[in-house]
Amino acid sequence: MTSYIKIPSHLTPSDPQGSELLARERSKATFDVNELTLALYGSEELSRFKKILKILESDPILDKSNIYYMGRTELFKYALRKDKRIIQLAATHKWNVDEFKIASRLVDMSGPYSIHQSMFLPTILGQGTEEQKRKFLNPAIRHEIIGCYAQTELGHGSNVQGLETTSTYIPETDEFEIHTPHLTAAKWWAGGLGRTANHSVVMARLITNGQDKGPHPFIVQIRDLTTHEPLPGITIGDIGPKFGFNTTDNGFMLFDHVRIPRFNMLSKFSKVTKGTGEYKNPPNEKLSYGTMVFVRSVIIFNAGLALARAATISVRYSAVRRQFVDKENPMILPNGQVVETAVLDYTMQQYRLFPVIAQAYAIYFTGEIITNLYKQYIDQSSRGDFSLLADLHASTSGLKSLTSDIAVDSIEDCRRSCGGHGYSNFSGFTRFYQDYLPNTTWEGDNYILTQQTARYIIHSKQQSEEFSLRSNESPTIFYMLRYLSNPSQKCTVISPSDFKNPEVQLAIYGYRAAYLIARAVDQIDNHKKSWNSMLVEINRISRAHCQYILVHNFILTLQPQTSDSMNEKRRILHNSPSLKTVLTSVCNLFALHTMEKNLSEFLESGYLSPKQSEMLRVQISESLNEIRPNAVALVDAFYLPDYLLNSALGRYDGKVYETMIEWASKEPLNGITLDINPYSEKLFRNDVKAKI
Ligand SMILES: CC/C=C\C/C=C\C/C=C\C/C=C\C/C=C\C/C=C\CCCCC(=O)SCCNC(=O)CCNC(=O)[C@H](O)C(C)(C)COP(=O)(O)OP(=O)(O)OC[C@H]1O[C@@H](n2cnc3c(N)ncnc32)[C@H](O)[C@@H]1OP(=O)(O)O
Ligand SMILES: Cc1cc2nc3c(=O)[nH]c(=O)nc-3n(C[C@H](O)[C@H](O)[C@H](O)COP(=O)(O)OP(=O)(O)OC[C@H]3O[C@@H](n4cnc5c(N)ncnc54)[C@H](O)[C@@H]3O)c2cc1C
Repeated sequence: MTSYIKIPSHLTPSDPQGSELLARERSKATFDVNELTLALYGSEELSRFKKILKILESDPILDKSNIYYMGRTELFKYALRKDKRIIQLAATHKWNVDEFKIASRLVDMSGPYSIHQSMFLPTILGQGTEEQKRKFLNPAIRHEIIGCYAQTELGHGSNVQGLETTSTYIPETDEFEIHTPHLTAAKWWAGGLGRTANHSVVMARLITNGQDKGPHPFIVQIRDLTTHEPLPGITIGDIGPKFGFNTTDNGFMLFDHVRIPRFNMLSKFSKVTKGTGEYKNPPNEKLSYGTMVFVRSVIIFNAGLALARAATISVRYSAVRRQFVDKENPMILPNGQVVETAVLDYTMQQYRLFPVIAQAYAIYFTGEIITNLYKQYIDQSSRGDFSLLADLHASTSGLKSLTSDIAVDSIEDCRRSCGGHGYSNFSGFTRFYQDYLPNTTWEGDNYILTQQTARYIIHSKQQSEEFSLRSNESPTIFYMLRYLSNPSQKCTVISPSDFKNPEVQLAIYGYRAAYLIARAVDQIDNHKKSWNSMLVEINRISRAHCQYILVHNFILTLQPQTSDSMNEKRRILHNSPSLKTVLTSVCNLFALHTMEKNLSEFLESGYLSPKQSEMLRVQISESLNEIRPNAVALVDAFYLPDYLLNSALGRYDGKVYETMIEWASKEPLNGITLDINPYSEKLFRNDVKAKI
């Protein structure tokens, strides 16, 4: 890349150098970073990750050095090139789906093919018959056809039952007719639809024999495979500039009585019979919503990695950035020189950043557990057993909502913790934050999804017989019986360190969730409160329940398990006392800081007393002290390479200032000739001049 300004090469940052400061931080760690990295990813995934990183870093098409200076059209073209390149590399190196996902994660830019991978393929895989998979999935995997997922409409997104696009069975020709009856039925937002996709999953109301069977998925070819023009009867366009996600062509689409073969209704679960139009019910009404459950589970896992990324940038930068001299405890170099204090040493900075590290670990571990639960569900459902679905839907809905909310808030907190440089694109926060933001809205708006979780829990509580039955089976609501059976219990904490006891933490979280649930049920059942009037409480219930799950899963991850049930990752963790010690501090910080942020609910239930809440704060401060020497090592352990971070502030080597000035010198604005004479007429084009 061209440098437009020559920077004098003899200048270096004042001592101590960033690399020295980070090295000093790393030497303070009480555990082996490589061991923790292995405990997070496992040796196989880590070696695949390293192998793929090497390929991507050295590929000129996937070079990221230019992207901070690009406008939308240029960025979109770059994103298309990089999507094509990943596909070519996948073919050359014979990457499997997991390796493809690693590459996409490292290249880190949504693109025109992203929804093809994340929703089009999984929908056909999950909802198509074997014959449909042969017809659509195989060419889609080979990228001979490119698809998108068109569910949301201009007038409806959250309310899937309210979708207006129709798909009417025509027995005479054995076809469906897809139609947009109103402007509000225009498909809107589908990623990849605007300029790229030639096929789409279209969610449309199935009408057969005059009966409306509600939304179902259909495969519709939308563009000509040779000319790439929209097919007759279909109007398509890009929806225009957005808050972020501008590397993807989100599109709109209108249908004017477009015919597709009956074969194109994805029919793994429900079918329409040839000629008679008879409708065969699915084994569970909501199976056509299956892709959403899958993507929500991925969003939970991704939230952990997004938090790790934000924490990596801000913790490393805070170790390098120095402001003021802390007179009571000055930073002294080996040569005796007193220098300004690293901002990471200020307790306020620690209070802002270390909980983000803790959130990253907590959500990462729950992400793994949810991914496994999803796999278990897929395995069982392939044998016709859908019993896990209700619980999976409830937990993925609430956790998707909670974890993406946490991530969005914390990414912004981390950005702000970097001061002025956090506002520069070179921080690595701008596009990362903008592109992360829609996770709180897509795949179900976060407030709407909490209603799904709360309703599942409330129903369980209302039907107490079924509740005790379910609570034995359900991995997510077993705690409630224990606390509801004895509502006058009190928290046993008598000194701050008692808060470190995992049993105490679980009891506090369990009691608070059970209390909120019981109160809401009382309002609904005995005071006849409407659902709408209870929405704020309902949101609280889902959050309380999901916070319990996060704490529970973290504690579970750290508890000894029988060696049989342990995989390689857990074995590494459990064989290393130093890893367990540091992660226990991280777990405590997560549980206690989250408690403090929601303190009023814990106090209100009467379980925790104001005196105990004072002790809680003392213990949080203690946990921050425990984490301080390990802060950099804990973010390093996530092994997020510079190629992914693309951040001047979060570089592994700490060369923050050298990178800032080098990247600034490449700003194209520095290279153009400007006429700054305010009276210059060159400013105006001739046609504009004529109007003046
Ligand atoms: C070969 C394969 C290969 C490769 C893949 C390679 C790479 C891919 C790799 C990774 C990528 C993966 C993921 C990517 C990560 C990020 C995502 C990137 C991009 C995403 C782009 C965004 C796309 C979209 O946004 S698509 C549109 C999404 N829209 C929504 O989410 C709408 C939200 N609304 C709803 O879901 C529903 O309307 C509702 C749930 C809110 C209400 O539904 P409804 O009114 O129908 O029902 P209710 O009356 O409320 O409930 C009735 C009962 O049904 C139960 N229920 C509801 N939903 C479900 C469900 N989904 N599952 C199961 N059960 C459900 C509900 O609980 C009620 O039950 P009850 O017992 O009767 O009480
Ligand atoms: C970047 C991006 C990419 C997307 N990609 C796709 C895609 O590929 N395919 C696709 O089909 N869709 C896609 N979407 C659409 C997305 O799934 C929807 O925007 C999302 O589901 C929210 O629906 P909505 O826009 O209708 O919000 P609305 O439901 O209109 O929400 C507006 C507000 O009303 C509130 N609200 C609504 N109903 C209730 C209620 N019952 N109770 C309480 N509050 C309520 C919500 O909380 C929210 O605050 C994408 C969206 C974005 C931003």
